[in-house]
Amino acid sequence: MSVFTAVAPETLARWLGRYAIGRLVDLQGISAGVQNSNFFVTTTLGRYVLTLFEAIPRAELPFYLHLMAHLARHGLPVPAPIADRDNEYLGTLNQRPAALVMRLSGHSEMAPSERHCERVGAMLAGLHLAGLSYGRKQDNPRGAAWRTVTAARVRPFLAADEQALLDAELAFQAAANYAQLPCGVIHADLFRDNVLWDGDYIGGVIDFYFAGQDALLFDVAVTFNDWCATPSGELDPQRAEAFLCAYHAERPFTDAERADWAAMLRAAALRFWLSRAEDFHLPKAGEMVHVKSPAEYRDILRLRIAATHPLPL
Ligand SMILES: Nc1ncnc2c1ncn2[C@@H]1O[C@H](COP(=O)(O)OP(=O)(O)O)[C@@H](O)[C@H]1O
Ligand SMILES: N[C@@H](CCOP(=O)(O)O)C(=O)O
Repeated sequence: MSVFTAVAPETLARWLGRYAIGRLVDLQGISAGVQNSNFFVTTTLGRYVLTLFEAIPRAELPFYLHLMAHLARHGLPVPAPIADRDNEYLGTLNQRPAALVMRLSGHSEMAPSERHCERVGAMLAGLHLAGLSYGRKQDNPRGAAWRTVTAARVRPFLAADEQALLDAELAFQAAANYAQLPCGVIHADLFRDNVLWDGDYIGGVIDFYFAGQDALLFDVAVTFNDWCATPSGELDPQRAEAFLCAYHAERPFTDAERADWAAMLRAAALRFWLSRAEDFHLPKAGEMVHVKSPAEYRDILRLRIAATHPLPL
């Protein structure tokens, strides 16, 4: 359940007076997502999504909202944020930072085909190319520093074999040198539930609240580990090839990226093992969070250590 902070229709109806999007018709809490409180808002003029930010510091929010506006301006199916009558994207509702964005059409596809993976690969490359001209900079909030801190927090809750896996992987990642990789703005969480399909087309790419500056290859690895895996975490060779070739056709991989691919798949798997383990073992007080399985990403890490699928030449 992702409504941590309730919003009464009368309160929202008054708050919407700050905008030029008509009067409130309907308000529905959204029972998906793990971070923020989200609502579908229908007004006399359109359909929107209201987000109350529960944990992200206010000062970091303009980066995400302006990024969404930038990508939408570049023709990508990203929800454009709505400016209020003072021309601001970010407001305050019920003591929380709050923003409205356009509601996009479509539904998540949780059993993707080769064709879906091909489109997602091309879309991710499009996001990376459009992001190169985005002027604001903010680090990936789940980068190397976060990994070290989070690993120390969750380690005591792990079984002995998991601790050994974690220690070995942290040492492996600490020794890796990713300095030669092309960097830019990455989505960093482009999982199946963050892409909305409108028939065969991507109608929406949502949830930019883990975005930041990092190696583009990290984003490729995060997306690949989710979209190209079977339910047991192994790679599906057809979907893997379709995804990577479609990305490569838009933004060709460099030799440095080819050299670091296997290590980056492991870094991406480690990131989600850690965040899920933290949500599982150290849930934040008062939150009614839908916790995703840490074991799934622990196993994906083990599988990526054992085998991978090469980047196209
Ligand atoms: N702009 C949007 N258009 C349509 N649906 C959206 C939009 N933003 C969010 N949603 C819906 O809300 C759900 C939760 O959003 P998400 O951003 O994943 O939440 P959280 O930030 O809490 O992780 C999504 O799975 C999707 O169904
Ligand atoms: N995609 C992450 C969790 C982030 O949740 P989201 O609902 O904000 O996408 C995972 O699978 O662990």
